[in-house]
Amino acid sequence: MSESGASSTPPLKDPKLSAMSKAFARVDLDGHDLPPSPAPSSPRSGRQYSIATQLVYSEGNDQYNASSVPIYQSATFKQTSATGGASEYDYTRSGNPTRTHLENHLAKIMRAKRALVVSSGMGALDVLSRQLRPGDEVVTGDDLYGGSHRLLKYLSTHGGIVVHHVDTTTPEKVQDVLGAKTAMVLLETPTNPLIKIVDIPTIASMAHAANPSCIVSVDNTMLSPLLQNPLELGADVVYESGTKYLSGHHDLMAGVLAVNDEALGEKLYFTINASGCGLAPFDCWLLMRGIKTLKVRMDAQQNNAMMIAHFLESAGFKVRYPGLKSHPQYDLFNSMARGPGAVLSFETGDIQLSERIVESAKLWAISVSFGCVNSLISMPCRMSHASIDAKTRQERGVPEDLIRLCVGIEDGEDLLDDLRSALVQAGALNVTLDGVHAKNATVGDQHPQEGELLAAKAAAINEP
Ligand SMILES: Cc1ncc(COP(=O)(O)O)c(C=O)c1O
Ligand SMILES: N[C@@H](CCSC[C@H](N)C(=O)O)C(=O)O
Repeated sequence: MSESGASSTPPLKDPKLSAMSKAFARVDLDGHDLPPSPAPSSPRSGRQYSIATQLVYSEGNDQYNASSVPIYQSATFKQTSATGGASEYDYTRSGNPTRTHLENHLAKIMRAKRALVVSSGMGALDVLSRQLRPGDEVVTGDDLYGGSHRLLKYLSTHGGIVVHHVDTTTPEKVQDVLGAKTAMVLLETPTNPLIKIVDIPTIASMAHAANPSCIVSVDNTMLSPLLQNPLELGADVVYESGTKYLSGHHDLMAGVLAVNDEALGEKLYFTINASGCGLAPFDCWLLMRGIKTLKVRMDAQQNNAMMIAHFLESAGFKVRYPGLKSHPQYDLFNSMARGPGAVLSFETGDIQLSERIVESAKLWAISVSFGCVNSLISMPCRMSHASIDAKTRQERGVPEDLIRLCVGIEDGEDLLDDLRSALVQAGALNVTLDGVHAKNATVGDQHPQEGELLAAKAAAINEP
């Protein structure tokens, strides 16, 4: 895995500068054209900061030089004259200094010209979908977060929008439904909950060829800007649930939208001001605080997730995780992302067995959502994706027994022991002298040495 963000220089227009930028990847030759930010992405000497630094480095124009952005908990701002004067703010629905600070910080780390923050991830998709008109067509995936599916379904039944759900992991299937009426392509990658990978650059260029004004949007919630920057892969809009990795502690709801097209940014802002869904000052402050630890959290979560994924696979479960070489789109994933994240899913072959596993775990909280510092376990068909009806889930191949794990920052061995105990207690593992094996093994032992090692540890731990 390369150092997060180290090579993500903004696109340069001049070919000479472009060649230079390849030679000096970390030098910000064009002075970067990102928006005015509470912290520039590069110091005056020109070397571009890596994302780890950008996440925490913030400057404000606070009169007392407060290190943490103040919370402007005020609905209104006094004007300097009856006509409004030159005041930047008048009313928090329209704008608030704490929100502006956060939005500028996010624009920088999302490699965008403008970022906007709203009250939830679904709020972000709602703002985006209000750019559509009756008769417009939307092309999206057949493995999609349940809430996104629900909103799109509502738009198709109440808003006259035609929604095509296709397998976006196969660009030819996307091509089949693209046309002049395609106003929006809405991609999620990795998909939730089947962890499938979508080729953003290929689909973005196909969509723009079919309709140059088509808005290609990517839900980047699973990876966060630390691991993937869809705007640099051809997307027009990237949106995320800030409730997840960006904030990291499940203590707030937030949604983020980011764009490079200023006109589109204005349209999104208009909708946010008109509908009143901008993020409240306290939540902006809390999200700003969470963002600063994104890298340390994600590094720890990924390390733990790799260990858990290897353990489950070596025990014989069918595991879906892009950090595993067995993932069918491992190379495609690594061509777009800088790390596999910390959400994985696996099958047990039996719904009741899955229920017993979920209920037997102790460290793993039974909870929807992901991206939090503590580890979560869930059954998507019963929980996060219950808003997709059972028939549709079946048509889309979402296994009812699927278990999703959202790996936290706890001690990896503790997490592994707790999961192993839950699997044994639920009757999902056979413990033999030569190790632990899934009762309904769905794959062969792909990492025998590691599997044996873990099995030996498991046997030792489970000895009375
Ligand atoms: C991939 C994905 N996108 C969007 C959302 C919506 O975010 P929020 O819950 O913040 O509204 C969620 C989860 O809720 C999600 O998993
Ligand atoms: N009851 C909620 C379920 C939220 S799921 C949250 C998250 N996206 C996940 O995938 O776990 C609803 O109806 O939206």
